[in-house]
Amino acid sequence: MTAKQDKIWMQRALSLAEKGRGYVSPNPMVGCVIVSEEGDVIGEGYHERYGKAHAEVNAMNQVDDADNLKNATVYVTLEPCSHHGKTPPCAQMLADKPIKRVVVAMKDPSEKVNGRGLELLRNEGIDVDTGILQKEAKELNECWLHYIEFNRPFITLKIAQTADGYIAAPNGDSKWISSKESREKVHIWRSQNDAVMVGRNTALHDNPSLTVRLVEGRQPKRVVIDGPFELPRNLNLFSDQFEEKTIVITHNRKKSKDEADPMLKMLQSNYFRGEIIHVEKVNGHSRLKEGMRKLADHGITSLLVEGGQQLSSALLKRGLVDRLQLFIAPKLLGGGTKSIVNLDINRMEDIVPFRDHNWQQTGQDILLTANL
Ligand SMILES: NC(=O)C1=CN([C@@H]2O[C@H](COP(=O)(O)OP(=O)(O)OC[C@H]3O[C@@H](n4cnc5c(N)ncnc54)[C@H](OP(=O)(O)O)[C@@H]3O)[C@@H](O)[C@H]2O)C=CC1
Ligand SMILES: Nc1c(N[C@@H]2O[C@H](COP(=O)(O)O)[C@@H](O)[C@H]2O)[nH]c(=O)[nH]c1=O
Ligand SMILES: [Zn+2]
Repeated sequence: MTAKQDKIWMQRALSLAEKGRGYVSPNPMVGCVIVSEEGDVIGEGYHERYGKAHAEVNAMNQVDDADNLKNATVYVTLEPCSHHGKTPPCAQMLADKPIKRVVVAMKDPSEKVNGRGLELLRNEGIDVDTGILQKEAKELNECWLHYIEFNRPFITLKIAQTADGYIAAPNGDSKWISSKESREKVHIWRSQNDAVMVGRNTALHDNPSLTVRLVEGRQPKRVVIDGPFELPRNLNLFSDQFEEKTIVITHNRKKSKDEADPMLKMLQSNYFRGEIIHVEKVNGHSRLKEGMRKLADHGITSLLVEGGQQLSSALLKRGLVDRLQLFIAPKLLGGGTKSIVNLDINRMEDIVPFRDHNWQQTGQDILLTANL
């Protein structure tokens, strides 16, 4: 197989892996293509759902003539696993077949694998090549890699502001600042992230649904930070069909304890069917870093934050934003709620730089995408 052919098959495996986006967390997306000695695809597959078969198994199950596996090459976007998790180890499964070579895009950095899958294959006499389309493979699983390394979700902050930097009018209304096309983009992001988050004032004022409606896609979890745990239960987040997908982050220890007790909970006539995460209170507000760590413990690897001003600013100030998606609409308000405040910057030396950024147009708006 030439280097060019290796890239072609690995690209195909990456495209397959992408199909699992939104459905495999907290696992990574993985794709696999098996090519016979003659150069024909004899099996392909991807990790489709969390807890279900890994990509290698799905690809192997497609091979209808086992003879074709002799001297075959297996392309897989992530190092095959070497541990007994929800499924048996894929590295061993591959090693037990008469294949010749395994081509891997990137090593699995998680503690339980971390090179052991590659080692197992090599010890079993299989040729192993790594690093083919590694950059692309890392980009594909950017959020998961971040979650593994930092034990918190990859956080994208989305803001829709006017040309003069406002996210709401003086009366608090903000529907709509950005155009339909921009809002559709946000719904795509919702479906791709494990969870969407808003602050308590936004929940109170906008009564958001945070659902995926403008496009087809799967519904993420919804997180609201409600320090005092006093938001009314008739808000959409607590009363619509996705109530069970709502997570409240609160510093109210007593209420979170009562709610977490299944007996006490059932006794209430209209108990909350979602989840509650308790964090410490700092300067009157929920401790954000702790909240993010606990979201990771709940298997949330990617989080889309949809404001408002205080939550966005507090996250930025604490270095808890990985990517900014800023829509700027060709409109003016001249007053109201500014998108970002109080970063405690007084001098140009302390300005927050972007690692990289690009601009594009969506509908009438421009969208600034920046990595922090
Ligand atoms: N155009 C747009 O893109 C959007 C506009 N909006 C608009 O924004 C307005 C609401 O925004 P805003 O009033 O700023 O409220 P937020 O919705 O941002 O609510 C404040 C949240 O910030 C949390 N927080 C955590 N740490 C801090 C801290 N150190 N300081 C302050 N707050 C902290 C609070 O937690 P705790 O509960 O623990 O105190 C609370 O949950 C509405 O008018 C809404 O329409 C909202 C979203 C998007
Ligand atoms: N105003 C505003 C946004 N506002 C965000 O969307 C939430 C409403 O979500 P939903 O109830 O699902 O439609 C709202 O509470 C706030 O977080 N988003 C945007 O893309 N553009 C906009 O102009
Ligand atoms: Zn596996």
